[in-house]
Amino acid sequence: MSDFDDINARGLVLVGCGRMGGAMLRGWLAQGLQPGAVTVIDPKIAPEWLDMGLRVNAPLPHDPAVLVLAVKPQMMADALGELPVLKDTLVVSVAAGTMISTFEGVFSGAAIVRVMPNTPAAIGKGISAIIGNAVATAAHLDLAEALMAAVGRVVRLDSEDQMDAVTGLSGSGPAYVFHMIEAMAKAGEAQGLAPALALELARMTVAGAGALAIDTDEDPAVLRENVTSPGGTTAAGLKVLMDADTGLPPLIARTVAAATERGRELGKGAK
Ligand SMILES: NC(=O)C1=CN([C@@H]2O[C@H](COP(=O)(O)OP(=O)(O)OC[C@H]3O[C@@H](n4cnc5c(N)ncnc54)[C@H](O)[C@@H]3O)[C@@H](O)[C@H]2O)C=CC1
Ligand SMILES: O=C(O)[C@@H]1CCC=N1
Repeated sequence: MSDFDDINARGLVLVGCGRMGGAMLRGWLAQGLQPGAVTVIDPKIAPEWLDMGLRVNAPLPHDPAVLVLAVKPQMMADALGELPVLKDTLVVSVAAGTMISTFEGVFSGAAIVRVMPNTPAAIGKGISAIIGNAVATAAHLDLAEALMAAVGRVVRLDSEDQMDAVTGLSGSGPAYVFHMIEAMAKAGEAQGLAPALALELARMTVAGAGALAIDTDEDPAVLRENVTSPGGTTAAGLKVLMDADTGLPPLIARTVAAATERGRELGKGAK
């Protein structure tokens, strides 16, 4: 990626290399980010990152191109307190809830881009939503978009207000889908299948359906109808799953609403 040229020259600082920070870093390294250009700050970094040529818990470069904040919102204040003043560095936060205004209070006058990625970024299949502060120029947003585009798709938001709902949908969403796999496998077991077989069938069904859903322009409703023979097995199953009162729609609505609300609480400083 050509945008990595500036980053490879000036450096990228990643604060927090856990599940999300690590997923993005894995994707960036696979896309041409030089390990030696990356300074990772994480007091509990996993051993797997130590022999990759990264600068781990080393002094920060004096003028890094990008500072990526990927610590828990509850740890953000501590992490921010340990950072020096940085000039001309684009600040990118992936933290749920934490508002742009929090970062503006620390990095006065800095361009700040808030991002909500998800962990499929580790294999280049993430989706990230981005929104910048008033200081962020088109070039800053392009840089943030390029960084996240290296690990998946990117959408731009109109307003920071949308970020909690994005978090509740696509940020947390992979967990919902993984649970769908777990639930389908359990359901297969309940119908007499061996656990390993049920898990393989459930995993590949979700993976295949997901791949089909993005490989075609067809609406998901049409793809669903393509599976559903009148009077057949799918129709019998969907009658349960699509029940307006007890089926998936109200359950998913409550799920996304709860996650969105938690994002709002985190934004107000809840622990
Ligand atoms: N895990 C996910 O699917 C997603 C997470 N996020 C956001 O990413 C952020 C990180 O979440 P996870 O990676 O899941 O958490 P995590 O707990 O896996 O990783 C956080 C990392 O930060 C490190 N850390 C703690 N205090 C630190 C400090 N003062 N300085 C430097 N590093 C410090 C920890 O040692 C840990 O490795 C959160 O703000 C979360 O909201 C956003 C989208 C998706
Ligand atoms: O659970 C969380 O708070 C983070 C944000 C989105 C996914 N994981």
